[in-house]
Amino acid sequence: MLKTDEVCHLFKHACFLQIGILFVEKVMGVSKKFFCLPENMKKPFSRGNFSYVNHGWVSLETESLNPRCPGDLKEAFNTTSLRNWPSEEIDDFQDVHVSFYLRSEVFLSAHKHIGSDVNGTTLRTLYYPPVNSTCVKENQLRCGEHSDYGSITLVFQSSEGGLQVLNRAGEFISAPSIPGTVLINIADLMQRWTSDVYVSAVHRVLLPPAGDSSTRQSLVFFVQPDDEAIISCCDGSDKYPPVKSVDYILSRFKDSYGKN
Ligand SMILES: O=C(O)CCC(=O)C(=O)O
Ligand SMILES: [Fe+2]
Repeated sequence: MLKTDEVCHLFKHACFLQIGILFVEKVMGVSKKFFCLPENMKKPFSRGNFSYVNHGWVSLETESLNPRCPGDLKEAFNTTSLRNWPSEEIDDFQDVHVSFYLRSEVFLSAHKHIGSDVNGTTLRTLYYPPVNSTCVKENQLRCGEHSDYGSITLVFQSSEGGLQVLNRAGEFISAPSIPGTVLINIADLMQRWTSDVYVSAVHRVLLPPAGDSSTRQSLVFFVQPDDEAIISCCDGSDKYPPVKSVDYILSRFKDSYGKN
């Protein structure tokens, strides 16, 4: 796990990421080819068909990031294990995803087991297809209001808008895509570990305006502590009871994927 002063250093010097915009576009391009395949070709790669629980394709409306709302109007492919791939369908799918994952070197050196089956760090590519506003359910969004589960999340977005973040005044504000930048969010285990010194970012992705048939893509890198790490408040307080990283993350998956 990173120490608090190392985290501060990362936030102050955000140049630590050696990921260029062209590389982000390349991963999104390859991903889009996968998402545009017919349903029956994607199904064998579904999340749940692999030995590692979070790896694989998530179909439309399967996950409710806000468990109180209908399923999100998005598709995703989670890369958690570096071993299971739809590589025969899409040339390069495996190579570009693995090399993107491995670029986030600072995290790789800070977490002993990233990239193995005992660390849930996940690269997620998301595709938001056009929305038919006449079919949208009550309270349904492209991505329901939530905070992420692990320590830090990096978000790369395509140019279409929709992502919003809740500020300290309790208002959602837009977090537009700014070319060449990455959005860094604090996630829930980091908030617990720092006893609320760092607060996790509540966020959501809105529906496009009615009649707007644009698609949207994002690439999200969720950094998770190693599965067996016990997350307890680093100031010695008991603000949050100690929790094993894997138990916490699995309980959150149960809520968000629980309807299926
Ligand atoms: O697509 C985005 O910009 C955000 C996706 C997200 O928040 C998530 O998958 O947890
Ligand atoms: Fe999120």
